[in-house]
Amino acid sequence: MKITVLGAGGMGSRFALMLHRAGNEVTLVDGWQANIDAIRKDGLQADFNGERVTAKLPIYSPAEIDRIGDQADLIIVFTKSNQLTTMFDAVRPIINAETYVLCLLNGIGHEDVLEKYVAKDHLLLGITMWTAGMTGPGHVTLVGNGNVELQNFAPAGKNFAQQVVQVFDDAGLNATYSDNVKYAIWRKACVNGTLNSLCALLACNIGELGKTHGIEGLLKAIIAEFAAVGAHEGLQLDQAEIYQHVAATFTSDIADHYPSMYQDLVINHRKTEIDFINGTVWRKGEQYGVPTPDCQLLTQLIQMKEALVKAK
Ligand SMILES: NC(=O)C1=CN([C@@H]2O[C@H](COP(=O)(O)OP(=O)(O)OC[C@H]3O[C@@H](n4cnc5c(N)ncnc54)[C@H](OP(=O)(O)O)[C@@H]3O)[C@@H](O)[C@H]2O)C=CC1
Ligand SMILES: CC(C)(CO)C(=O)C(=O)O
Repeated sequence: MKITVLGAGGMGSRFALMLHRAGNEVTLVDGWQANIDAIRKDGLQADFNGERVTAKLPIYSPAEIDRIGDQADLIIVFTKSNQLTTMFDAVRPIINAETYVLCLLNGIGHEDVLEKYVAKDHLLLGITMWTAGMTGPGHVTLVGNGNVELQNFAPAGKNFAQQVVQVFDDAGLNATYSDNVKYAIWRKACVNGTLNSLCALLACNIGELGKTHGIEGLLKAIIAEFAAVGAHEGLQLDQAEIYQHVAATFTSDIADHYPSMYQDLVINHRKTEIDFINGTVWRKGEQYGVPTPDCQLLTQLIQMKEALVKAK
């Protein structure tokens, strides 16, 4: 399949590399000049489960978009949530009536932005539990296992969504077709609304968070807020199952992972995705008259820390 990946950060690089190794034709688009320069010079370099891997992939900045030749069958978006609009404004020329767009970003509500650029029946949504971290321009560390769940946003996209599942599966990405991607997105948001915000604030990895005193009660309280707000949007989140899903990460092969929000806030002093996770639940809770004190506090603490580190 001909695939363009928007955002050659940790996750974009993981998917690009695995899809390239499986024989797909992959092109990257990224806005970080040092990253572009490094990938053009030495290829995309990965520490891939302990093995040093290099992939020579074409990469363009959003300003160079008219240099990309044939249109892709599939565009996978892996920018940060707050970069979506800027990226899609820039890449409009490579989206035509045939192009499908798949969004696997963490966070709730990205379809509201994407619908402005892509027809509903060419939009695919999903989640991933794969992990990644950038160790420098053009260099990523990829360890552990993960999965992908995805679904077409409108019924007409189903055949293509199933083809993408097959292509991802062939690349070892462990993909499944979801019958209810909205549920999957909220379930994943519960993972990020607990692990990402807490690990970023406590400056620890997932395994270390799991060993902290009182963590079980706190996770359950946060998940209960997601469930109470989700209920106003027609979702019946299974809180016990979601708690087990989150707690299972504490002793899984992603236990050593520092969540992406930690990477943003603590390492890179970049703005986090809090507004799209706990912040969205707080905002929607106010709208529906549902109290969300934990999500509010976590959002405010992350925002305060962003200001203290002058996050950009
Ligand atoms: N990392 C993870 O383990 C996981 C992440 N996700 C989700 O995937 C999406 C993408 O996240 P992720 O791959 O972690 O994002 P990254 O921070 O690794 O990369 C995203 C973009 O940020 C910019 N960037 C990254 N690092 C720097 C830097 N040091 N200096 C300047 N610019 C930089 C680049 O674009 P630009 O220059 O245009 O800003 C890059 O394309 C997010 O929604 C995230 O929540 C989901 C599952 C796991
Ligand atoms: C891997 C995981 C689930 C950790 O919270 C994630 O989504 C992230 O790092 O953003």
